[in-house]
Amino acid sequence: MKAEMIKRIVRAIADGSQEDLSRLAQRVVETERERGHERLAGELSQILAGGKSAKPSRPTTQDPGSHLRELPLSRRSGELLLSVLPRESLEHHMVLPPAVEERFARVEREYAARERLGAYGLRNRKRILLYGRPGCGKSLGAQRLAWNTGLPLLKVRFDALISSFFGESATNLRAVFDAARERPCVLLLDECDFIARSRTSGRDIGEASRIVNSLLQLMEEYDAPGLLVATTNIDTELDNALFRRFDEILEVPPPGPAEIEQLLKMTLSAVEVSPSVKWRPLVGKLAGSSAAIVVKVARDAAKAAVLEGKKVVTQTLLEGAIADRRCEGEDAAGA
Ligand SMILES: Nc1ncnc2c1ncn2[C@@H]1O[C@H](COP(=O)(O)OP(=O)(O)OP(=O)(O)O)[C@@H](O)[C@H]1O
Repeated sequence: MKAEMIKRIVRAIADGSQEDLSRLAQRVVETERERGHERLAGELSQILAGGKSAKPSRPTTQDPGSHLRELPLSRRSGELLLSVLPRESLEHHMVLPPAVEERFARVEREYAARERLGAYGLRNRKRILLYGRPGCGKSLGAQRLAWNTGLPLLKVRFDALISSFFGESATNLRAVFDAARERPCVLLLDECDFIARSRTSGRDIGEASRIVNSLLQLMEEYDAPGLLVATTNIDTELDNALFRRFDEILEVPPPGPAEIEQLLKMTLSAVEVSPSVKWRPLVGKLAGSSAAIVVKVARDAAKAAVLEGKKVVTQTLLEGAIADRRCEGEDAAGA
C-alpha cells in the first residue's frame, strides 16, 4: 500500500471519521482491482459488504453514479448539467513547488479533520479558487483534491446551463448546488473565467450574466459537506468581490527548473531512460514551458523510443521532442 494511502487511513482513524474510513477501504479495493489482484479485491469487497449489512443505515458516497442519477436534468433539453468524471480517468499525481503542494495538502488535511475542526466552531477550507496559466494543472488540481479526499468529482456543465431556456438556468444552477449539499462531492466550476470577465467588463450578456449573478450568490452561500473548486486563467482581472467568496486562492504556477526535471522523470518512469541523459540542458530548453508541454515532450520521446524499436529514451530523442514542440508552437500544442 502506498505511503499516502496509509497516512490517509491513519488520519481518518485519528479523526474518528467512519465515513472517510469506509471510503478509503473502498479505495483499497479499487486499487487492488486496478493492479489485477481480482481475488483479493473480491475478498475485500465481501468483507466490506458484510460490514455494511451490519450497519445498513450509514450513508456512503462511494457510488458517483448515484449522484448523477439523482441530479437535475435541464427539463427541456434533457442535457445533464453535471458530468461525473469517472475515478479511473482521474489523474492525481502533481508536481508542484513545495509551498504550493503544502497549500493543496492543507485543504486535504482540513477536509479529513473537518469534524474535529467543527467541534471548535472552525470550518475547513471548502471554497477553492485555482488560477494560473493554461496547462499548469488547474483541472488536475481539482482531480487531485477529489482523489485525495475520496470525493466524487462533478463538473458543472456551463455550456448546458448557458444554452438552456430563458430563466431556467438560475433554477438549474441552484438545483445543482442543492444536490451537492445533499451528497458530498467536489463540485468543479471549470474555466469560469467568464465570471471574472463579466464582472469587470460591465457588459450585459443576457442569460449568461444571470447565471453569473446566481453563481456568485450560490458561492457565497455554499456550505455543502464537500468542496467547491473553481478554476480560471485570469488573475489580474479578478476582483475583490470574487476573491471574497473563496476560502483558499491558490495560484498553480508554471514549473520551475526543479519541477521540470521532476515532471520529465515522472512521465518517463514507465520506460527505460539512458543513464547518460543530461537533465540540466533539457530543463534549460524547456524553461518557461507549461507543465502540460513538459509532459508532452516526455511522452513524445517515450513514444519515439517505442516506435523506433529502441528500448531506451535517449538525450537525442528528448531533444528531438523539444524541437518538435517548438516547431508546433507551445500554444497550439495545448499548453
Ligand atoms: N503540476 C502538474 N503536475 C503534473 N502534471 C501536470 C501539471 N500540470 C499540468 N500537468 C499535465 O498537463 C495536463 C493538462 O493540465 P490541466 O488540464 O490540469 O491544466 P489547466 O491549468 O487546467 O489548463 P487549462 O487552463 O488549459 O484548462 C494534465 O493532464 C497533466 O498531464
